[in-house]
Amino acid sequence: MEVGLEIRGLKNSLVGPFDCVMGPGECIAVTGRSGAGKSRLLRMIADLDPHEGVVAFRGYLQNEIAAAQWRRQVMYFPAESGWWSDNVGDHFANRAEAEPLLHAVGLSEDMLGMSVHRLSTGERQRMALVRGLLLQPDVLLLDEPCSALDAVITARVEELLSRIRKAGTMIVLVTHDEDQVRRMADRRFRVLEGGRICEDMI
Ligand SMILES: Nc1ncnc2c1ncn2[C@@H]1O[C@H](COP(=O)(O)OP(=O)(O)OP(=O)(O)O)[C@@H](O)[C@H]1O
Repeated sequence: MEVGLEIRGLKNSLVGPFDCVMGPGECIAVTGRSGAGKSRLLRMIADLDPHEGVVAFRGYLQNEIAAAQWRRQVMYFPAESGWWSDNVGDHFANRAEAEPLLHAVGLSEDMLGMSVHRLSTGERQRMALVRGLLLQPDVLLLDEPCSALDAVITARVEELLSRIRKAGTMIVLVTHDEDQVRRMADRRFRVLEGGRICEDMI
């Protein structure tokens, strides 16, 4: 298998160690009870939290790549994204490029003219996903990306993610939705009590 993302002995005081090798286009799900450490795990992979262990992307170690570049290639999508301007459109360098992705997840380009605070939770969630996808990361670290979405919109988001995977993009998906694990994931890891992580059946 061609190696895309390689994770060896990744841990902090709360969670791990985690070992996983992902190939292009692969999607792994990470599940576990609330507070188990799933978000912490994604943040370590993105180099946003201190950690021990090795993470490499296409053979390049995390610490050989500038943090900003790493985070752009291996991008963390938090459950609730930050916004640095009140206007939605200010977060998009190229609005024309955004339109097809907005439509794909059931949003309208008119929303780019709105205040962030006018968007619903689910609209903000999808807007943040589109904002990140436009930067074309190679690995998506998705933290409950559909938690605020209904079944129809969830299906559209999953369809978009499947298309992106076909181009080789890898996904680490944190979710509480067992059906989504079955629809999306090639493999599943569970974060257990005490932060131990084990691979389990889908
Ligand atoms: N900066 C931090 N320093 C220390 N502990 C933290 C920090 N942030 C979160 N925690 C704790 O780490 C534990 C794991 O948090 P995390 O957000 O990773 O859980 P989670 O599995 O993603 O939960 P959920 O499913 O509810 O989102 C929690 O007990 C949380 O209180």
